[in-house]
Amino acid sequence: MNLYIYHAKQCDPKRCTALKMGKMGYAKILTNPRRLPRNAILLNPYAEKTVSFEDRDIVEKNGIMALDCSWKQAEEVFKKTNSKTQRSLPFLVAGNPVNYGKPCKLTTLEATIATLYIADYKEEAYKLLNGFKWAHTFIELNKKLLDFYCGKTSDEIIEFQKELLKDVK
Ligand SMILES: C[S@@+](CC[C@H](N)C(=O)[O-])C[C@H]1O[C@@H](n2cnc3c(N)ncnc32)[C@H](O)[C@@H]1O
Repeated sequence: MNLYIYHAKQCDPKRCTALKMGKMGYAKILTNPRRLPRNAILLNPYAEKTVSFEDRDIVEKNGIMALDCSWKQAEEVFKKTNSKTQRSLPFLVAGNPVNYGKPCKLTTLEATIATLYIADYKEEAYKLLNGFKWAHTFIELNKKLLDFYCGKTSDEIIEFQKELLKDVK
């Protein structure tokens, strides 16, 4: 599976999950914005369409790309992206020590794990847990949701999310 991460160098390198994914050989770290793979699925928290099982073939053929930047600058950074296929992740909560329990604010590692799981590449998703002490917490916290999303279409996931969040203001 091809995993790419554009690294915007806006983070604390000691805590950055992307750099560690690169070091562990899980993902290719890219720093030149002109050389990004345009056909990979770009994980964009602001994209309208969510990741779903329908993305399974694209994930296998073209891979997944995350954009590792600071959350403070993320909205601006994503406005400049022009990848063909951009996807947000459905409602999930972070299991990482920095944003533990916060909805949707996932690390690059968590976002990649979730995408693989939802597209039913569970074995590949579990392999990424190795080397990250806290990462199993992400799957444990979200297991029911991840199992529900896996196999659903993007429209089905959006409908479910609307129901889930309708009483939240
Ligand atoms: C903003 S960076 C923060 C990275 C963090 N410093 C780390 O060490 O992992 C996280 C990236 O993961 C992906 N991501 C995180 N949450 C997401 C979501 N809810 N939907 C889609 N992509 C998401 C995006 O590519 C996002 O830019």
